[in-house]
This record gives sequence, C-alpha cells and structure tokens, in this order.
Amino acid sequence: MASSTQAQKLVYLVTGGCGFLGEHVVRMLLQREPQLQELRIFDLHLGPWLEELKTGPVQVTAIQGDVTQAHEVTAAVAGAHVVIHIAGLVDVFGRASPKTIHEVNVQGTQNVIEACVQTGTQFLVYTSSMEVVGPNIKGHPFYRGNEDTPYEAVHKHPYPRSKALAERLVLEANGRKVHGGLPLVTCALRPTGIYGEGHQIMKDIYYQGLRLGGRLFRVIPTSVEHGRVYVGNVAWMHVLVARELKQRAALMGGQVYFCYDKSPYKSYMDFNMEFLGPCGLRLVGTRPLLPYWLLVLLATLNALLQWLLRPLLLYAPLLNPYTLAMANTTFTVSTNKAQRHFGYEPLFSWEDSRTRTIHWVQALEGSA
Ligand SMILES: NC(=O)C1=CN([C@@H]2O[C@H](COP(=O)(O)OP(=O)(O)OC[C@H]3O[C@@H](n4cnc5c(N)ncnc54)[C@H](O)[C@@H]3O)[C@@H](O)[C@H]2O)C=CC1
Ligand SMILES: C[C@@H](CO)CCC[C@@H](C)[C@H]1CC[C@H]2[C@@H]3[C@H](O)CC4=CC(=O)CC[C@]4(C)[C@H]3CC[C@]12C
Repeated sequence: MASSTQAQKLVYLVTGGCGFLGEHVVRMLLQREPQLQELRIFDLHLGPWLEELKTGPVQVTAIQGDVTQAHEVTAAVAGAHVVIHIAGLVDVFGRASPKTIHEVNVQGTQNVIEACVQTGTQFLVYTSSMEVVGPNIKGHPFYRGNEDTPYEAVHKHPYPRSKALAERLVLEANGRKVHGGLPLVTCALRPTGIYGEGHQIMKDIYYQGLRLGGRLFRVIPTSVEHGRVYVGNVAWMHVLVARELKQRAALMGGQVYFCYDKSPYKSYMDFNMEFLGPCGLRLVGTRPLLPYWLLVLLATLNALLQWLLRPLLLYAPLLNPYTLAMANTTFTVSTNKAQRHFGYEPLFSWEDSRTRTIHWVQALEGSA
C-alpha cells in the first residue's frame, strides 16, 4: 500500500482510540508522528474531545463503529497504511459475558486482520497484554521475566484467554499476502498493568478510599510485585513500533514486546499509593489485615453473589477470585527487547509519570 512516493504522508487507523490507552496513543501520534497525513479513530463510543483535534494540520477522521462488524472494519481500514488495533473489552469483573468478550477481542481482531488483507494494508500493530502470559491460576511467580522466559500460561478466565487467542491470530497473520501482493507485517505489544491519567480502576480505588474516610486497607503483602507501566510510555511504544515496523519488517514482523519503563516494582496497592498517598489517602497496615483464606472466601462469596443477583442486577465488585489471584501473584518484567529491536527508550521518567498521575488524581471531582 505505502509506495516510496507516498512514504512521507501516511494514513493511520487507531481502533479503540477513545479509550484510556487509545486517547493517549491518538494524542501522541498527533504530537510525534511527522509522517501523519490522516488519523482515523475508530471506536464504539466517540469522545467529545475529538472535536478539538480537528483543527490541526493532520486530518482527523472519527468513525463510530464496532469491531465485531466486519463490513464496518473493512470500510475504516480501506486506504490506511498502518492499523493500530487497541479496541478491546477489558473485563475481569464479570460485567460482560464470556461470549461478548470473545466476540470483541477475538472475532474483532480477526476482522481487523481480514480487513488489512482485503484492502491491502500492510502494517498491523496489536495491543496485547501481559495477561497472555500470566499470572497463571496456579500462582506461579513470573519474576523479572522477559519475552523468552518459559512460563506455564494457563488461561481459564475469558479475558486473558481472548487476548491470548487474538495475539496468536495476529502473529500467525504475519507474512500473509495482502491485496496487491505485499506481505502483511504484524507485531504485538504486551503492556503490564497500565496506569496514568484516565485510569478508571485507579479512580475507583481513590473514591473507595475517600468513602472509607481517607483509608485503604492492606490485603496483599508488600512482597508480591506487580508490573506496571505508564500510559504515556505505552503510547510512545505504539508510535515507535508503528513507525519502525515499516523499516525493520524482517526483524520485527511476528514479534511480541512487553511494554516496560522505569516504574518501580511494587505490590499493586503499594504502587497505587505512590499517587493516592500524596492525594490524601493512607494505606492501613504494614501486613495484610485479613488472613489469605478469608480473602479467598470473600472473593468466592462475591462470585456467588454475582451469579445469584445476575437476573436482577449487575454486582461486580473489585474483589473476585480472579482479581485476587492477579493481585496476589508476582508478575514483573525486565527486558530490553524493544530497545534492541526498535530503539525504544521511555519518553517519561518515573518522576514525570508519577507527577502527571498525581496531578490527574488531584484534579478529579471531589478529590481531597
Ligand atoms: N488497562 C490495562 O492495564 C491494560 C490494557 N491492555 C489492552 O489495551 C487495550 C486498551 O485498554 P484500555 O484502554 O485500558 O481499555 P478501554 O476500555 O479504556 O478502551 C478500550 C476501547 O475499545 C473500545 N471498544 C470496545 N469494544 C469495541 C467494539 N466492539 N468496537 C469498537 N471499539 C470498541 C471502547 O469503546 C474503548 O474506547 C485493550 O485491548 C486491553 O486489552 C493491555 C494491558 C493492560
Ligand atoms: C485484591 C483487591 C483488594 O482490594 C485488589 C484488586 C486489584 C485488581 C482489581 C487488579 C490487580 C491486578 C490488575 C490487573 C493487572 O494489572 C493486569 C491487567 C492487564 C490487562 O490487560 C487488563 C487489566 C488487568 C487485568 C488489571 C485489572 C485490575 C487488576 C486485576
């Protein structure tokens, strides 16, 4: 699709461009991708903030659409040089059915791949997740692992299962001939737990802390480390991968990259306290206040209640057997593959990432 004469003026399509990560990728592309001529933003729900982007030098095209609808995806992809496929149903709380999660995350990704093949789009970047690896349900630690670290990935939950299937589809599609005869070049990025401005779970935990009188209670030991990465750096990695994939197709095609930066290794809650602490919250307890067996019992009760109440209302608390296992299993990455393959260095230092996130929390409505 991109011939050498067109190489300076590119059309990008970002699916899921109105979500937490998608908005950062969209803004980062507009700021830092000089080759951009048109940016198409495809999402089920378009944000009002898109309007302000339409006055700049790059043509911004907002497309309301559903990745599960093949014809809508094909129409959006036609004529694009690069597709960054971020759209997904992120649900580990039992809000959506396993079928819906599969349709959006797996069938939606298949639709994106077929659209690239049919329309001749050659470059596809997929936002995968650390969850395609783990943590697994056996609670095996993944300590400072990299893309080649052996790990027994066992997926029982619909979300990680769907991300793993979708990632496989994307990687297997690398090298397929697209319309016009050129090979499709694909790769997958695997962020660890993303944080930063717009992070809904951080917001929920913050409000929970405010409701509890400015306190959160420690339930997971400090020794359990959970990998986190700043959203601005994840966005930057997407921009770089999309750019470099064209130059380094032989090296990068079919590859996976963890998304990483210099964020410290901490437990999920200790990490959140880096931002929530300066915003007035306190984490009570140096050790877990409840024994683990009791947490397992509460998480199981929550799952049971969710199932019993489903005909009447949606009960989807933060704590369930899956989220407990996630929060209670060490999973951290230590790698330089992205640096070696396409020169990635984090754009935001840990101090910047922290400050930006704190400012965002402080600006939330009703903040302390
Ligand atoms: N939030 C996190 O910590 C991590 C997220 N990821 C992945 O990053 C991607 C983005 O995640 P977030 O920004 O956190 O989620 P998000 O929920 O904020 O964004 C997802 C976007 O996809 C859109 N979308 C959902 N279903 C769609 C459909 N059928 N058709 C078109 N658009 C649809 C949503 O409207 C939303 O704007 C997802 O693929 C997720 O699996 C990966 C690792 C960590
Ligand atoms: C035990 C609870 C006590 O309050 C704390 C529960 C925290 C959980 C809600 C989070 C712990 C780990 C998170 C997940 C992890 O960061 C990896 C993820 C990757 C993704 O691709 C999507 C988001 C998530 C599943 C993330 C979701 C929230 C946690 C389970």
